[in-house]
Amino acid sequence: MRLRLQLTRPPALPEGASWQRLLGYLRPYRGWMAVALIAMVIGAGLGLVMPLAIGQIVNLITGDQALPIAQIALLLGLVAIGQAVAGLIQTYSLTFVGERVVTDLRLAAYQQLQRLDLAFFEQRRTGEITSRITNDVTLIQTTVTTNLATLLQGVIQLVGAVVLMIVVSWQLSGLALVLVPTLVAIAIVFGRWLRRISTTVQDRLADATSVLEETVAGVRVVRSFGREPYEIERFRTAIEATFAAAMKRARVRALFQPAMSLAVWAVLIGMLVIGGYLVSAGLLTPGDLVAFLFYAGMVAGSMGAFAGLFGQVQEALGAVTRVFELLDQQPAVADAPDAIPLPPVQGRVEFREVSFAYQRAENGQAAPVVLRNFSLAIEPGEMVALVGPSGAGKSTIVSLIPRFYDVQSGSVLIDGYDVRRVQMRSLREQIGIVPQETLLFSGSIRDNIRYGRLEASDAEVEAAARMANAHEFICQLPEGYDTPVGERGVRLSGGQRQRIAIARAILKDPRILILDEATSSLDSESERLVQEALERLMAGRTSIVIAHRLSTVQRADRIVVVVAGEVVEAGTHRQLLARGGMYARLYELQFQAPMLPIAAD
Ligand SMILES: Nc1ncnc2c1ncn2[C@@H]1O[C@H](COP(=O)(O)OP(=O)(O)OP(=O)(O)O)[C@@H](O)[C@H]1O
Repeated sequence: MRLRLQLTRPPALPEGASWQRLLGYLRPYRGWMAVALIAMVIGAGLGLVMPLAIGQIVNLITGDQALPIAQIALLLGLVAIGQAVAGLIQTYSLTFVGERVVTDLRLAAYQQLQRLDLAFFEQRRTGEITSRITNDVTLIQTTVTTNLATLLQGVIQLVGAVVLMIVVSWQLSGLALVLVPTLVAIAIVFGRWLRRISTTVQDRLADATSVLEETVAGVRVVRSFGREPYEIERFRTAIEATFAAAMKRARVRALFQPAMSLAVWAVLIGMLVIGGYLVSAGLLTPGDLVAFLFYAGMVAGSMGAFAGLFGQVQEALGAVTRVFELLDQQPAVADAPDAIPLPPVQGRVEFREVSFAYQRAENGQAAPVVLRNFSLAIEPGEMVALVGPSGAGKSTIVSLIPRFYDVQSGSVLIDGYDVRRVQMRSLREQIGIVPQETLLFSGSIRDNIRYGRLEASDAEVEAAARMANAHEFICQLPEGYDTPVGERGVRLSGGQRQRIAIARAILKDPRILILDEATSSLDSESERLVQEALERLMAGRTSIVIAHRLSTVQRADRIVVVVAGEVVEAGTHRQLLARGGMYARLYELQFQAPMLPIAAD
């Protein structure tokens, strides 16, 4: 939790800068803002007339000096209608501006996410990233609309009410202007205290939520270890802590409300007593006293609203900072200004003296080196199998080809072009990746295969599915190619998902293929279908396979044995066995029975 708080509340940007940038988002809608502001000023001004009119009615009843009733009624009616119309215009135009700003900010943040490099995502929790685009942006919306409106209306009301109070009765005003701010000050102190406790409640709830999220996402792990009671205990501890914090808040609240209402009554009684005296002395009409009390209420109301606003604006400031921090994040891997498009390649892949280490999340410093002076050249059309113990760096090696990360020294070359010198889009278009676990997006099977090439026709999608040995099982699904998959759709088996991934890659038709073989064995029929599909996919392309199966290494043109980020041996299956080195040992340990994974994960 502490770590997360640190990540979500980075050192604040200079406040002025954030607000100014936020105003930049309002600029396109300044016409609407002007309409809202005018409506707001009119509404608040009309609100100030109300107590005067009510005072006149009281005077009418008590027989004191008053306007004729018809005039009062007309005045009240006009004020009410005016307020209603102003309120309508204000609400509509402010909501429009608020929703527009939120939409623009969310889109900008999402576009930014698509620009950022993989390391950014690895260093943050999914919930934290989505929360910036959802919750934080909503907080900003409240500020630019509701809070801004409350503030402006409050200022108009406060100033207007104070002026009118003095006009109505300067003697009472003197008293009220001492008592009312005292009351508000007490409320502010209590409010701060409450807010601090509320933050604790939120933090405790966030702890409980993270237990919940983890165990929902990892439900299989929980079940397989039989850790349900353990997890329930973990959740109980967190949720009981939330309860304790909430009860503390309840106690403060329970104290706050009666205390405040006592204080309000005391002030009111005080003003009534003195006001009553002034009325009986003939210095004030009863209607003026009533109007005065209304104005005093308005002053207290707007001061109280400011106090509430302060907390909300603080909160929104945090949100603004977090959203702009996301928008300002520079991708560590980006196109060089003079990057050229990579022309269609033959498919020669070369690692030249590559050294690489992942960046650490906390401080941006480099973690231990994963690859040291790693050199390897793969010829066009060659199939290379990477083998080696777990953690040797195989996945890292292949992730440097599409430039998911940048090397610290040395270079990765495709047909002699350094990957850092070409446009990433043109590079990645020519590389196909079939991962161990394929993610299917929500949509139909057809959409999912078409992810490989968005403009492919239905016939091309189907042809790719046939080559990937997927056509048959797709036809057996309830709606064939239109069957929904992904989170809410049908569940596909591991082998079926792999074949969808292969179909995607076939459709993409890249020169260079990266395959991360699944470690879990499929049943032999499924295995045969996947192998056959892979062979069709690999034919004529440069393929780099993180190999876990004997059949793959036997078929490879070259096996490269990687240990601790270095090539220790390379050759064909026969050559390496004959050498009796590292590969022969690995083979003996893990490879004797066909279809066993070579590197345990
Ligand atoms: N995204 C990452 N961030 C930080 N360190 C990483 C990351 N991915 C891998 N590593 C570290 O880099 C080293 C090499 O990992 P890599 O995944 O490349 O090995 P591998 O040979 O593919 O292993 P396996 O066969 O188990 O998948 C490991 O020490 C691992 O902890």
